[in-house]
Amino acid sequence: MIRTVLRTEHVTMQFGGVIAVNDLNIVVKEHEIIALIGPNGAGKTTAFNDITGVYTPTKGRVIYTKTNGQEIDITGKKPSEIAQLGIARTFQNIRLFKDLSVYENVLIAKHLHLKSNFVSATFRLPGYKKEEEAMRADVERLLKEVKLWDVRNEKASSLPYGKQRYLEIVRALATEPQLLLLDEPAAGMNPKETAELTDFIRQIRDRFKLTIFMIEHHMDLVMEISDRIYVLDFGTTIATGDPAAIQNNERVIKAYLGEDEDA
Ligand SMILES: Nc1ncnc2c1ncn2[C@@H]1O[C@H](COP(=O)(O)OP(=O)(O)OP(=O)(O)O)[C@@H](O)[C@H]1O
Repeated sequence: MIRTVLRTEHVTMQFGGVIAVNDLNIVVKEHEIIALIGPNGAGKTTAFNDITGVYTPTKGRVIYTKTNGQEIDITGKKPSEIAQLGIARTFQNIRLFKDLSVYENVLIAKHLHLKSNFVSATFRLPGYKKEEEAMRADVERLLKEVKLWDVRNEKASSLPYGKQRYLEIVRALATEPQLLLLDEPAAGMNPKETAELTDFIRQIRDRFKLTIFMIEHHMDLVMEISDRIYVLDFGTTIATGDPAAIQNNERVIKAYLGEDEDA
């Protein structure tokens, strides 16, 4: 049986009078690519924040299964603890160190993840050097695999927009996650960049044996790549299914048409 990597059980998030997420029950299995879609304000980012510890859900639980099969209730754990367990995420807005190089951006992500201690870093204590060399070798390998090695010395801010978005994903990969959460990875991309990103997501899923859960508005990408899709509208799950089922679902069509009419 295919292992469940993440599940939410009745996750609900209320902000004052607004129920941003209402009784969310999502199952993400090993090696799947799952998409969470829905009109603006449907509750997608709030759901991600509930899963990654930014928020503690008002109700419900988030259960994660480690690679060794151990289930852990991660509800309300700190974001850093959740990252340590093997869940990495990217954000809607790019969060790179703009003035640092591509290489440094990835190395820092790795450093932070491994919690390298600043004292030993400063004084170059025994043990530190080896650790540092191993980290640098890992970063080199990773940058070569994702074809960013040639631009390793460029400032992050000098990269074309699409490449900056890749770099965000690569920073997440540097933490060697089992589960990767992508919050609108194609935001602001043109159709060509979006098509390239579609291939890239598939490649990294296979190459790094990842499970991927993403929020995305670009329907071409979602429909081409997803094994399953969850659709939220006003916090409530209005449909679940494979891309063909979702495309033909009347409630989904109505939710999106409603958005167009309002726009
Ligand atoms: N910190 C907060 N405090 C109060 N209300 C919030 C907060 N975060 C989100 N909300 C509300 O919860 C609802 C869901 O917002 P959320 O950002 O999760 O939607 P979304 O589906 O990610 O939208 P988008 O596609 O525009 O990013 C909205 O009504 C929003 O105003």
